[in-house]
Amino acid sequence: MEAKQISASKDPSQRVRVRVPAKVNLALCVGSLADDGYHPLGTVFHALSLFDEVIATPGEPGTVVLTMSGEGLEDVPADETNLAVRAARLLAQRHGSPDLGVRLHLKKTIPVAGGMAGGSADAAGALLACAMLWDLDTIPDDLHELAAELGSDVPFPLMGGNAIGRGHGDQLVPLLGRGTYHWVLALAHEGLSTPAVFRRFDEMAARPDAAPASTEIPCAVAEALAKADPQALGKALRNDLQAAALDLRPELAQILQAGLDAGALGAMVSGSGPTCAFLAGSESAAMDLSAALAKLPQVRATRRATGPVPGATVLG
Ligand SMILES: C[C@@](CO)(OP(=O)(O)O)[C@H](O)COP(=O)(O)OP(=O)(O)OC[C@H]1O[C@@H](n2ccc(N)nc2=O)[C@H](O)[C@@H]1O
Ligand SMILES: Nc1ncnc2c1ncn2[C@@H]1O[C@H](COP(=O)(O)OP(=O)(O)O)[C@@H](O)[C@H]1O
Repeated sequence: MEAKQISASKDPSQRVRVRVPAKVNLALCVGSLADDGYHPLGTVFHALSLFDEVIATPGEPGTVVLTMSGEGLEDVPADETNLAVRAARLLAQRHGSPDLGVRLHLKKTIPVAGGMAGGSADAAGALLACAMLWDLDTIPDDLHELAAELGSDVPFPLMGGNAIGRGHGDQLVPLLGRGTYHWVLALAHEGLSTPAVFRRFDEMAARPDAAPASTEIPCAVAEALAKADPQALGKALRNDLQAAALDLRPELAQILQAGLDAGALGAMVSGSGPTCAFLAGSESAAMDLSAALAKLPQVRATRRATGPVPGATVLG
């Protein structure tokens, strides 16, 4: 696309605030490692009411200055490798001009390295916030394309709701569903690296007794969403990365079992982990479940959330 001439405002009172959701994968079906170094996926994304905020204000030309607040920041890079900074740079380069500048503030609530796509949410939020701040001529497809370049999980937080993801998880189709679901998240003391979990998945898939890897999404998840049936959804949850995450972190199995014993309709590791996600039958069941899980020594903290919620949204 031709670069547009932009004279972005330097008025620091001008600011754009974007709220971006976390995700869980209701189904995460993982194929065999492909030549591009990625695993093909068939997944059902579900956006949760656990949000990061991205606040963009005008910056000096050509600069992206990042500040952050929230928990877990010691594990988040504050330099040019931060996904939100990379997103702002990529957007300026492809759809703006090198003169554009921005100050980005991330208010982080989504657990870092927790399998809930917090960094991806920040990148998605930065794309939308900067496109608005710089008044760029971008359409949603442009942002989606840049999002997929930044990471497999970055396009979904732009869309939100429920969606089927194929390819690396970046080829999205919205999935119609009914009902609001109550979730409890059990956060771990330490994050897990996504590439490390995929590597362990490969090692386990190479064992002679391993089931063949497949990206076929079982119908049960879409059927449960169509019927707004939390019981059926709880039974249908599936995560092919779970065995690898449990192999790396055996204590997660105890957390999952404790949640089921405390009445969860379903339990799974979220994405590549280590956050454990539990489906509850109602808001009050979620409160009870959260209280029970919070007592476990393996659990750093719990969060309650509902889903599905909309994707990246400009506030006020
Ligand atoms: C597993 C999932 C499920 O939604 O989420 P998380 O648990 O990380 O949130 C995603 O596929 C994670 O997406 P994301 O965290 O954006 O990963 P990327 O930055 O694209 O990839 C990081 C690395 O993970 C591995 N990777 C990622 C995606 C994929 N389909 N196959 C892979 O093998 C590759 O080694 C890649 O270099
Ligand atoms: N804005 C960001 N927020 C969180 N992590 C980030 C960010 N930018 C880069 N990262 C890196 O991405 C890694 C994965 O973090 P995150 O997206 O929170 O988890 P996950 O990939 O498990 O869903 C972190 O360990 C961190 O090094």
